[in-house]
Amino acid sequence: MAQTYLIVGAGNMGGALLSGWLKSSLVNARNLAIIDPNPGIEAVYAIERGAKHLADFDGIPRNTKTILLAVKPQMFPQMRRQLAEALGEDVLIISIMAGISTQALKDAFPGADIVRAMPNTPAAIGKGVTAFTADPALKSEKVEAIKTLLGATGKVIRIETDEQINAVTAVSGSGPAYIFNLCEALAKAAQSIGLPPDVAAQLARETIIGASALLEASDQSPTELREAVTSPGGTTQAALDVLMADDGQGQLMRRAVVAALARAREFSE
Ligand SMILES: NC(=O)c1ccc[n+]([C@@H]2O[C@H](COP(=O)([O-])OP(=O)(O)OC[C@H]3O[C@@H](n4cnc5c(N)ncnc54)[C@H](O)[C@@H]3O)[C@@H](O)[C@H]2O)c1
Ligand code: PRO
Repeated sequence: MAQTYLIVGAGNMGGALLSGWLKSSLVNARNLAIIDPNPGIEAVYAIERGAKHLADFDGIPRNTKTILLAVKPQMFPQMRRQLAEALGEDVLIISIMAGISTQALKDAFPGADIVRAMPNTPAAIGKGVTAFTADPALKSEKVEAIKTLLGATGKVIRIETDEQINAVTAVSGSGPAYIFNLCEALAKAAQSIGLPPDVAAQLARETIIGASALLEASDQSPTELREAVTSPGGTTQAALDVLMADDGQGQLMRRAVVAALARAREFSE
């Protein structure tokens, strides 16, 4: 009998992962159970195609072997005990909750295989990057199965330590928001030098899309691509002198990731 996959919290990220699993046929909707009082659109689609929508942990099928924890980290303390009691033996817990440490997961689910993973929202279109950490003693077949599940939404990177997952969260987990904010900032700056709002928004958006596509398609490094835009003594150089100054974008980005890392650590306390 095929195992049941359980998703606890099927909002933006849980939904993106479940959509990747269904699209890549790794999981059949009929082998999926979802616990979420207000499921997102991807989960609703799965439920319409046969996934079980459970009202509570008591309904968890006995053959549930893989559990994706994708609720907000603040919810975890209030549900961990009840969930642990409802699960069988030999389960795999994949948590994508920001800041909830591997140790906290081990304490909550003794005996389970624990994977802590950090995806990002481009997962929704198969362009995500997910870093994960797992017990070094985990058998290679299990690790491969985990990589396949996480790889349904994009690239996968295994990292060594739990603390590095907090750093990953600050870089690629939250990172899409930094890029969207860059798009907002460029559009605002464009308006401030006289462009109409709709033109400003379009130019900023297409510039980010085009530059990202070029980065993906090209063999060149970001540094080489930047240099290709920059004529010595030209307009780009004038702008980069501001952005690359000691108190420029590098410094700002460092402060941003340090703040995100600190917040992730607070969830672990
Ligand atoms: N959004 C991101 O970019 C991102 C990236 C990586 C990791 N994460 C992590 O993913 C998790 C979910 O984030 P999200 O952005 O998808 O949030 P979300 O709000 O979109 O999804 C959370 C879901 O949990 C559901 N929920 C609330 N109470 C519940 C309960 N008692 N039982 C089951 N489900 C319940 C909500 O209805 C909602 O659908 C968080 O822990 C976050 O740290 C998010
Ligand atoms: N979104 C989650 C947060 O903001 C975790 C990474 C991206 O906390």
